[in-house]
Amino acid sequence: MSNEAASVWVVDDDRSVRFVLATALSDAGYEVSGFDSADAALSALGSRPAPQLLFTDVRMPGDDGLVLLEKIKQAHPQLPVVVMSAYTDVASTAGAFRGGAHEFLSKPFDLDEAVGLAARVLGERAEADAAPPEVEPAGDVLVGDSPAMRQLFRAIGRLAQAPLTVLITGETGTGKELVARALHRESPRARQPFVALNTAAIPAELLESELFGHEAGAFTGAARRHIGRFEQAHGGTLFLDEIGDMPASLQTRLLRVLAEGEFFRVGGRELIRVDVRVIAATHQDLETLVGEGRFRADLLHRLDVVRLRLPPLRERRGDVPALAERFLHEAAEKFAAPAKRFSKPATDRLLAHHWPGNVRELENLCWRLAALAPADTITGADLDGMLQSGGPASADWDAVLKAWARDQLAAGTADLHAKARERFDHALLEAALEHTGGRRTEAATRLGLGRNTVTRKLGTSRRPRRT
Ligand SMILES: Nc1ncnc2c1ncn2[C@@H]1O[C@H](COP(=O)(O)OP(=O)(O)OP(=O)(O)O)[C@@H](O)[C@H]1O
Repeated sequence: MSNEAASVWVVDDDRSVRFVLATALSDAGYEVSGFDSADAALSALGSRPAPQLLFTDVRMPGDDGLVLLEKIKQAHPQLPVVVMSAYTDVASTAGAFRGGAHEFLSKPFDLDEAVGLAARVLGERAEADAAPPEVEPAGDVLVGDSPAMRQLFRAIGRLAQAPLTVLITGETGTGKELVARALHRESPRARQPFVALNTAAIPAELLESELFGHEAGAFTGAARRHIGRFEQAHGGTLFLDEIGDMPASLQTRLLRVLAEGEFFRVGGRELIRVDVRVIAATHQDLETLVGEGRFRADLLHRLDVVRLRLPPLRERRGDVPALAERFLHEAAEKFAAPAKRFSKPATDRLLAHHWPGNVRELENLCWRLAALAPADTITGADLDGMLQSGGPASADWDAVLKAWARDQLAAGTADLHAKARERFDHALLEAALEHTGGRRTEAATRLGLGRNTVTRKLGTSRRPRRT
């Protein structure tokens, strides 16, 4: 098609993948050759000019794609290699990047995405002289197969290589700390310390010395020298959680330390130099805090070199079953018992839930169920009263109600409407009484009910939780 069609090789033992990818790429104007094994591609490399781009699968009989990548990088360090795999966990992605992959394409992929990627890589060729990255092996596993999480894993794999400051945003419990740990574990700093500090959890007056340390006698109660988190993290990574809660005076100090890489301990005269990669996290909207004058704009810019957004769990509900299964397995291991499983109706309820507490809420729920659910299969009824609601979450209560109704219908429950009403009244009353500190008259007023009605309902709503 074009005068000087770039040559692209596709290595995959799966004929159909090879065929569709090769067809899409040649339709896009590239000259494509397909190979069914690493060996076949390597021997072709010995006898033909190298291509401008190579796609390879990971799992193949004989040498796998990562071995192929390694061999190619020795002989043709400049040849960009796109690694394709259905294994999109952090370890595999980072493994590919560590081996020098130019890009990671998770399978199944969209053909347009693959062709777009080829165009981008070939377009970038001239500038693509970046040094091959090196990192340490992975540890913690981040579960997730949703598009948002796959994208995040790729970003982690890529970002881990560079000592850039990263700002991780996301609601509470979405896994921000886990991501920070993954960035550290996949980085060349992996053997150095990972030090975490939750800014919100430490009283403001202690925070400075917690961060930067203090000398003996620096203030009342400072009997001995204390080495701060910055120094503890020397050579490694410092994770500053809830950065939005940092007091103004410390923001100024932190900004200076980030700019200069050196500081004094509180009450100290010795200038301390540190090499620390800072990863900050927040569940707050820092731009809003800046607008309100509660967060320094210049500090935000310094922290926000790269931003990773962790989507709330309700935006990646497809990840719920795998996460739940993982947590039930962990709990089972801990309790030395067989892992429990969710019934279909229970899974449906989990899928319908709004997850205001995100992954942490799911994790806690699974541990409670592992301990409390009576049988190996967790039923929809086992979840009664266990799924917390709150905030905008309550908008989803009708989905939960529907799932409950389906369960009950499937279980052959009679008089469903009455039972649902009873639970409905009960929930409203409980919330109102909680809200008013147990004052019935006020609770009744708030609900728009008469006091007698409330008393009556209280009588009927004291019932066992299971219907
Ligand atoms: N993708 C995931 N795979 C497996 N476990 C996860 C995942 N995301 C979160 N978790 C688990 O959920 C819990 C909460 O995660 P984490 O502490 O990282 O959240 P966070 O966003 O830092 O929360 P906070 O803002 O409240 O500090 C942890 O126990 C973590 O191990």
